[in-house]
Amino acid sequence: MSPLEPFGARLRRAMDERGPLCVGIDPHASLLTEWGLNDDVAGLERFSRTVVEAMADRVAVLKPQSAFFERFGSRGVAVLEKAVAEARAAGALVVMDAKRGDIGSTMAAYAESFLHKDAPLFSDALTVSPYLGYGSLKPAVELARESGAGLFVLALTSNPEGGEVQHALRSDGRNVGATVLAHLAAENAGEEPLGSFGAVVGATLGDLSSYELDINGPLLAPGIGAQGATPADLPAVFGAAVRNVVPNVSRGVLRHGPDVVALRDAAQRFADEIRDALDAE
Ligand SMILES: O=C(O)c1cc(=O)[nH]c(=O)n1[C@@H]1O[C@H](COP(=O)(O)O)[C@@H](O)[C@H]1O
Repeated sequence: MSPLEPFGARLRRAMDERGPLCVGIDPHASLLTEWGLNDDVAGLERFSRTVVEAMADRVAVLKPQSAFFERFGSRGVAVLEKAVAEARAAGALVVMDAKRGDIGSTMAAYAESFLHKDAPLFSDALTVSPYLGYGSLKPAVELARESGAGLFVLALTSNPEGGEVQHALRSDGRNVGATVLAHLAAENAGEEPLGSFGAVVGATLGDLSSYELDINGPLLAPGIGAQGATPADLPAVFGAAVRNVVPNVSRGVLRHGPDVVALRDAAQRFADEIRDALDAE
């Protein structure tokens, strides 16, 4: 297996060339209906093909949400495989949003499923949950390093319920989310131009200046659009780390489909707003 260039380096280049926007491929049943499609495998396929066609040659990252494909069983997963391959072939990096997390021995199998170069669902990076203990992710970290892939580890999620776990204080006085960030900073130490082990940090969370967000890795920031955050919020939320933020928008773009031009225009508006917000820094 010949490894790819490390994910962090590939992502930095893609962000420099295309801007940092990540568009989600989230085929909600309600969006299929809004697009005039049936809530079935044919509708799913049409939806994901359209998003890939509209976006993969221009955005840095596409993030398919696996659940919306798994809903249709093996035929849905086949559609997901195709979307991943086509998006990567057209030049986008693919972050598989499957939020996997399990005891280490099982985590190794999840890692094989998404991070082994020969796996049908191989993706440039995978979202994972550290809430079985950060160390349980070790097999995924190791295989990602071997393959030139990356991880996005849930640290401070965009949903209001996340705080009950992530803000919990440990005996050393640090909270759980901050501990996840510290693990990632250690993982990325010395990597240039950017480490491959990113954190998920919601754009909805307000001022995060009490957190050490400078993990020398990417920060995937969902919550823009449908969840209420805007590109203009990014500098205030992320401070100096905003340069490493990969802002994700899913429904905020997807609701403009099925017209390819309208989807592209919507993504461009978000991309422009993100650029303006970063330039104002
Ligand atoms: O890991 C994620 O991508 C994620 C983490 C998080 O904290 N919050 C969050 O919304 N997400 C995902 O980001 C996407 C947000 O979608 P929209 O709210 O439609 O833009 C969904 O696919 C969520 O599953």
